Amino acid sequence: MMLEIQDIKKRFGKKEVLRGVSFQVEKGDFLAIIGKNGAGKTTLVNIICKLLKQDSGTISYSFHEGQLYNKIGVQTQSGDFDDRLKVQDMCELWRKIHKVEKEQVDQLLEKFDLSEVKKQYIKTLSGGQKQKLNILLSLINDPELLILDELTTSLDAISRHEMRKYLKMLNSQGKTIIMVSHYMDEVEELCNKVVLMRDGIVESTSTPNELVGNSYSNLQEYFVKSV
Ligand SMILES: Nc1ncnc2c1ncn2[C@@H]1O[C@H](COP(=O)(O)OP(=O)(O)OP(=O)(O)O)[C@@H](O)[C@H]1O
Repeated sequence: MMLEIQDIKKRFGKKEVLRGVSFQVEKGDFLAIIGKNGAGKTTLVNIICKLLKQDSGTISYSFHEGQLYNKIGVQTQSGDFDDRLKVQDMCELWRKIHKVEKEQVDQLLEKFDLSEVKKQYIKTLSGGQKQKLNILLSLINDPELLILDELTTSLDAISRHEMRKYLKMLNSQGKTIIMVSHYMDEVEELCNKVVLMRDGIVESTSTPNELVGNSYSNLQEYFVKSV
């Protein structure tokens, strides 16, 4: 097992945003976390990657917690970058932190069509380019577990298609992926497990096929009609 999440609770002021969330992630899973705006998805993934601390509950990782930043790659929704940095500065910083070869970073820059903008300040990139930089950085340490929060949201149709292919490939090579997504076609295409969140609890953990069942023609229809 890669992760075991047990009874996670989190409140912001009076609002209990996570009210006892539990599920497991197996090695090799491509798991989607879905749910309406405000259901608690981002709060949960931020807790999983320790950007945020839960009030109670536990998360057990398959590796020692001291190795967290070597084993996990994180692309978060905020993706705040220092405005004074250029793309290449950021890559260099990350490369040094994780002690990887320059060639590896150059390959990733090529892969994500960012080679041509590497001398630009990050603040001058488009939203989609920033997203690509985000995932590039999350992959630099070749993590076992990749956590993606609405990765494809700002991407154009071609980039989104490419990104899906790429994520599929990463998963087929053995990476475990947890992805928050609002694109149900993407979830249906990529994921073997879906955690459906509603008002801070896990309503169900199942496969996309199980959710669609006999009553709906696809996951999008299921989501619109029953979530
Ligand atoms: N730092 C914070 N302080 C106060 N409230 C917060 C904070 N972060 C999140 N919340 C609240 O917690 C709830 C859940 O937010 P969260 O971002 O986890 O939802 P989400 O499911 O990821 O939503 P979306 O699909 O819109 O990204 C929301 O009501 C939000 O306003």
